[in-house]
Amino acid sequence: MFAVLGALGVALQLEKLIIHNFRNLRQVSLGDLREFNFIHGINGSGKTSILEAIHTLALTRSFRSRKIDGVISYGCEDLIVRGELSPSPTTNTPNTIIGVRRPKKGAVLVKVNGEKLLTAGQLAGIMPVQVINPASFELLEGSPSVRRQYLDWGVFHVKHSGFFEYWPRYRKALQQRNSLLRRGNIDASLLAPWDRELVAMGVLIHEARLKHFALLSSAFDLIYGRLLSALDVGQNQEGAPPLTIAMTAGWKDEELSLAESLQKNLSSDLRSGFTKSGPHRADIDLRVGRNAAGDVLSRGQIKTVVCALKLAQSKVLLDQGISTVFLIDDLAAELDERRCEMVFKELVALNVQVFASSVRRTDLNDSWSLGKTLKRFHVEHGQVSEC
Ligand SMILES: Nc1ncnc2c1ncn2[C@@H]1O[C@H](COP(=O)(O)OP(=O)(O)OP(=O)(O)O)[C@@H](O)[C@H]1O
Repeated sequence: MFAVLGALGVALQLEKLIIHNFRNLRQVSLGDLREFNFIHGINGSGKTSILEAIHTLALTRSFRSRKIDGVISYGCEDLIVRGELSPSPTTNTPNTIIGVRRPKKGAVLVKVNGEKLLTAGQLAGIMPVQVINPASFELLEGSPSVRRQYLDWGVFHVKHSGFFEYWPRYRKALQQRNSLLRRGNIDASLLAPWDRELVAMGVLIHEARLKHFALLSSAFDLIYGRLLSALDVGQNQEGAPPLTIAMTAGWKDEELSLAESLQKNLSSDLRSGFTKSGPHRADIDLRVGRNAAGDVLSRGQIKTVVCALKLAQSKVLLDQGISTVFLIDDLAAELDERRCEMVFKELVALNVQVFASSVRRTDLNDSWSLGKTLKRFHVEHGQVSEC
């Protein structure tokens, strides 16, 4: 039941957060959290760690580090994050209590309403989180895998897309096919069953992505258009070609089916020892005219595109009744005040819960919460106080 709460369209909001031994946050308890939660403090005080702890509550891991050793407070053996999620007041659903314990050695322990989850993956649907931080530039500048991950985040959270089941089967078929390819001189009949599975699952994955991408790109166009139109003419750079967004399948799908592509590329796959076509090679192509957007846009402009992409995902989910929690780390470091204000205007419209950090209190303006409930926190040497 609990694993699909988010997907049932219940607007969840994190109400309480308790953190133990998370970087410099030895023992922190935050209650009565609001729709907008602004956190400020000097460098190294522990702001990002709070956002990382919320991410860990949602997905059992930090967005900054995959290795848990460095995240657990120095000299401690484990970290614990507990959170209480309340549904929107219009529903009668009781609160959901999540607990995540990550020891230095051994397996992660996740409990939802006191019940132990068998796999950490079961947690993923409960509290969808989007992160906007300095590493978000990777969405435009990084490898295709970053954009595939971004796209699949949305596909995964959309109800009944079946995506959850297709991927493990696809991955297994791909691994088997690649290990046969690496053997070199093999009988093509050995590949046939794996090709069949790869095609069957690959087509389903591609279709689910296409469906989601159609919604995502329309939401992106609207949000990005609004962000741009709010900026002055000079910043809009009249005469510059418009930004375009397109999804590529991972093979030449306008010319060939996936089965035909695998067939056609067999000798080249055999030479390289891996499968070069399929949804595992899909990408999102963002261009300004003929140029890759990351090559021509400024840092601030890239960050604006990134914000629009993340906001668009939440808009698509919101239309399906699924709410998102936004973790925003130091937006003001890259965006000017007007752009920050416009991003927050979009967040208000999306009905999401926001945790945003900044070095100076004045970097996050009270007026940006626009009628949403707001609470402010100050962090100093890992101690958090309301202010
Ligand atoms: N495993 C750990 N145990 C204890 N302290 C740690 C650990 N890992 C990092 N720290 C420290 O925790 C502090 C909090 O880091 P955090 O990234 O949250 O700061 P921040 O307030 O976001 O800073 P900035 O404004 O520079 O981004 C830092 O002083 C860091 O050195």
